[in-house]
Amino acid sequence: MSPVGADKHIPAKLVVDSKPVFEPRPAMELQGLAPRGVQNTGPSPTLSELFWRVENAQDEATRIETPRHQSLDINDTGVDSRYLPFILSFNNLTYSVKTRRKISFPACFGRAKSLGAAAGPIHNDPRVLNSNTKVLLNDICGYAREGEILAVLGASGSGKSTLIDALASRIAKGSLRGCITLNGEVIPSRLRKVISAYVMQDDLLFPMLTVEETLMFSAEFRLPRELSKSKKKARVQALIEQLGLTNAAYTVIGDEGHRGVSGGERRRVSIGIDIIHDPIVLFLDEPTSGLDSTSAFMVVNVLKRIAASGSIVIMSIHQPSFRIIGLLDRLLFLSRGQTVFSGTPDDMPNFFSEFGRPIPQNENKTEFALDYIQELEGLPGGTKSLVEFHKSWQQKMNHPSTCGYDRQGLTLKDAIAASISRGKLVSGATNDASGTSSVPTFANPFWTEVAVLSNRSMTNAKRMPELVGVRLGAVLVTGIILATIFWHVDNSPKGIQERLGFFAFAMSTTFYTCAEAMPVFLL
Ligand SMILES: Nc1ncnc2c1ncn2[C@@H]1O[C@H](COP(=O)(O)OP(=O)(O)OP(=O)(O)O)[C@@H](O)[C@H]1O
Repeated sequence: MSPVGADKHIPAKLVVDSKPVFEPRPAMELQGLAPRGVQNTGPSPTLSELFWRVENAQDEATRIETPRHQSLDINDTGVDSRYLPFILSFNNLTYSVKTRRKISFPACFGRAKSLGAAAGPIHNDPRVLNSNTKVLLNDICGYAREGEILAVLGASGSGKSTLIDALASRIAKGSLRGCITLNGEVIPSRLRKVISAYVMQDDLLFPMLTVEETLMFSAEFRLPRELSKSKKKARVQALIEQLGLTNAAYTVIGDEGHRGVSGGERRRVSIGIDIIHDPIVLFLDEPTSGLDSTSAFMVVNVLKRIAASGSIVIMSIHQPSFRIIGLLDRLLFLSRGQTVFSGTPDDMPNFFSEFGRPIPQNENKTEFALDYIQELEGLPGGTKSLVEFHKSWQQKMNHPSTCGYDRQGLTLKDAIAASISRGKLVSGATNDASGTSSVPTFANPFWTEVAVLSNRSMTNAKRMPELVGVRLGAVLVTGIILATIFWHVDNSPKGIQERLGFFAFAMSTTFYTCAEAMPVFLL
């Protein structure tokens, strides 16, 4: 097993059909994001490389030692020195849900009919198969490569989040049809969860923790406890630099009542806590929503950097700016759960002009496409013609799929193990003495997790004494009220009944108080 950051052997040309699967990473001009002492002239350093450098500076002796977290025993696979870039492919993804049948009464028939007529476009909606089945994703195909960003675009309600959830194994088992493969092999949803991370749309962070503390708690929670504290700290520092948060590292997150980091920085912290273990695949649901264009650009810039460190990044996005489009490698446009375009941003002008609707010069390509798709959705035929055209265009262009993927004799296990040897997937890997397949879902035992979560919650609470005071006051007042009701309970049968009532009352009050605090505790 090679040390983290060891030279990667990148094949000169790895070809999928007629297109190279992986091109050497271009040097990225990310001003202010490069770690100190790292020159920006060469290819962008990976997160593992950054980690390795920080680690080396601290402890030269550990340089050639293979860290424990880097060994993954998947049926005793040997780590291959060949480098195989990951390619995540999804084919014919179809997802439907049962909708509730509407109860209508004879007396309301007339009104129901008129409502149906007024609804108009609903009859256009190809998603509604019958009265109780709605197809949210319909035959979606595509792929995303390591080192690239795949952006899913579409109008509100087109199915972007549903697609991201489906790819990230976040929807009910059994209801999704089609296949999702990594390097041509079907990945079980459990393994997919282990090797990936999902960043939600909302920033659920503790307001009184600093950026560094937030990432450190995430490291304590997600990285194996065998990893020393100094290594976790080194990892957090490397991540802070990679996220471009060096200047905000010791600033609190903040909320409505406390000034803290900016919205863009907060979003990058949210991304950071989910990528602390350096996942192979990163899913993000609208990471730029609610941000101004500069902050949005910074966020996508960071994502580009994460992709360049050897990850696949798949995200949904609303109307990317001109500058952001320049960072996106592949686009997938959805309309009512169907694909209307998939390809590179450069493919778009050809695609739309061949369809008979050329994109005017100097117009934002994605804005044009989204407006045009919306226009079609309002017409009686909907986007059917565009969907059909896209299918024939894909065939004509002979766009690559994983069918022609040259795996160079490497299995997915080999590829994952090799990736871990380069420092990826810190939390998922352990040695299994039995030598059987072992990719644990959780990095730490339950009680370690509870201890970390409690520590985080208490650190936050200590810095909000007024909130703790109010909560304590509320509990005291409730206690006093209870005490006055059940004061001087005697030993008669009536008193015993009253004691039982007291316990039921006290237990339910405690339960509801805890249940209310639980989501905040776990976020
Ligand atoms: N469980 C469900 N039952 C019925 N319809 C659903 C269900 N989940 C999602 N939908 C519908 O599926 C469609 C796609 O939802 P989704 O959240 O994926 O859209 P989106 O493109 O991400 O939208 P937005 O950009 O507004 O977040 C919407 O019309 C939504 O109402």
